[in-house]
Amino acid sequence: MNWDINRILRKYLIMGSQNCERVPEEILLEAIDAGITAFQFREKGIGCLGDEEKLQLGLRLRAICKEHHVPFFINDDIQLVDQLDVDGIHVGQDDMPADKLRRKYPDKMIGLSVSNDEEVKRSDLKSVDYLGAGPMFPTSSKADAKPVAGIEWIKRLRDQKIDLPIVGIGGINPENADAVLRAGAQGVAVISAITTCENIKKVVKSL
Ligand SMILES: Cc1ncc(COP(=O)(O)OP(=O)(O)O)c(N)n1
Ligand SMILES: Cc1ncsc1CCOP(=O)(O)O
Ligand SMILES: [Mg+2]
Repeated sequence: MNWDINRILRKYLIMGSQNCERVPEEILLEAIDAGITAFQFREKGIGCLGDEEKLQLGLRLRAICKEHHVPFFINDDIQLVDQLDVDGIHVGQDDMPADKLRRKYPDKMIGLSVSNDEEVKRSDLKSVDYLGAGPMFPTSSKADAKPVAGIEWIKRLRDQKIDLPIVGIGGINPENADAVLRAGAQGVAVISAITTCENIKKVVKSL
């Protein structure tokens, strides 16, 4: 499948069972129905599932994405790339290096997190398809999040003539998403704005 990376970054839902107070499959289906453009399976942190249950949930979420033609990314867990037949992989600075990942998976979309100049300098940007830039705002969904970089970080990446597609992440909600897009991002990636809201349709529409 040939995905349009600029388009799929527009409304990017990230989720694992630890983010959900109800059945994750239901939340994903509602979010797809409301118009999310990509999904990342991120089963990580306090309360996350063990290996076998993670695989089983991943398979169910993957099947939903396939049925609805929504691209499916795996976060960190390279060993699940083949088992879940993912469309893409998102890695951070402490995960498998992007150049190694690109050699191993020439046909997968690859996203890389960057939070500051130093990380950009040491990253092999030509091996990746997009950047996850953040945290844009304070977040309670990631215990080891880097210091808030703010929307200035996206402007800074654009000023450095980095022309990779960028998705902003961290504390994004319907009230502040527009500022992230106006700073130069192609889209917004969210966890809690969708997984903890009362009306997924309303939130996704207004992102
Ligand atoms: C789209 C997107 N951007 C950034 C991240 C964060 O990745 P990372 O820094 O590796 O942190 P973890 O998510 O692994 O805790 C992301 N997952 N997705
Ligand atoms: C995974 C991740 N990486 C940087 S911030 C973050 C968490 C984003 O979650 P939320 O949208 O709930 O702030
Ligand atoms: Mg990671």
